[in-house]
Amino acid sequence: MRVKICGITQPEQGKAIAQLGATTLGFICVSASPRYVTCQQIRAVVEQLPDNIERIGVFANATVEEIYQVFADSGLTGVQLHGDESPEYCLKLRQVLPNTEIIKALRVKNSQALEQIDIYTNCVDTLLLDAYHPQQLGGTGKTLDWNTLETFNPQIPWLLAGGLTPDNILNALSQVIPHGIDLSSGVEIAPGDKDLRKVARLFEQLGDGESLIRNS
Ligand SMILES: O=C(O)c1ccccc1N[C@@H]1O[C@H](COP(=O)(O)O)[C@@H](O)[C@H]1O
Repeated sequence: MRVKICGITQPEQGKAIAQLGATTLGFICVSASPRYVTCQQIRAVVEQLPDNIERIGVFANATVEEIYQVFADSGLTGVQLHGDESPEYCLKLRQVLPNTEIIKALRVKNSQALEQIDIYTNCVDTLLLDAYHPQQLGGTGKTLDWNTLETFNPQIPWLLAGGLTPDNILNALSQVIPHGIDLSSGVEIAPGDKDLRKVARLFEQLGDGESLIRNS
């Protein structure tokens, strides 16, 4: 199973989290976030990582040009769009950044929001479901109602996000079958400061729950 740990700000923490078993690290490129990192900070983390670790930049309502500039300067391998980006915008970004994974995050307010998801399946590589929050775009620690996702089965791979922690991950994965998971505040001491003990416990839990994780 793909395991993305998001909101990395420190090189030693990025390296340690990759060693603990993360397949993917995420970097918040949204300036209003307390987890925001510059291209220089992303590069400092990336330099510590083995090549097989995926490196995703998280953006929200940025211009294609802004994303291109960060991408060129930082060693990212993919982009996560966490704002209100349209399918047309995603297609334009795909033209500008070919051979780059594009993940569209959808902040799910209710079950009707899931119906909107089909319009993205031809425009991006991966979907990510996060919880809706009226004031914040992400990193909120709020969980989705996993019950409503039991039959969620889009045509492209998808990641479950939103308030996941080492304590609730097996419960979530007993109800939902994503291709991967994404955690941020659930493995932190404070925004942007990851708790390596919590990350280690997450991987212990995932190891213990292997038989539960049907899609690994
Ligand atoms: O983490 C942030 O500060 C952030 C800011 C703007 C957009 C997205 C952000 N984080 C993303 O939120 C989800 C869920 O986070 P959590 O586990 O509930 O804390 C995750 O995909 C982050 O990439």
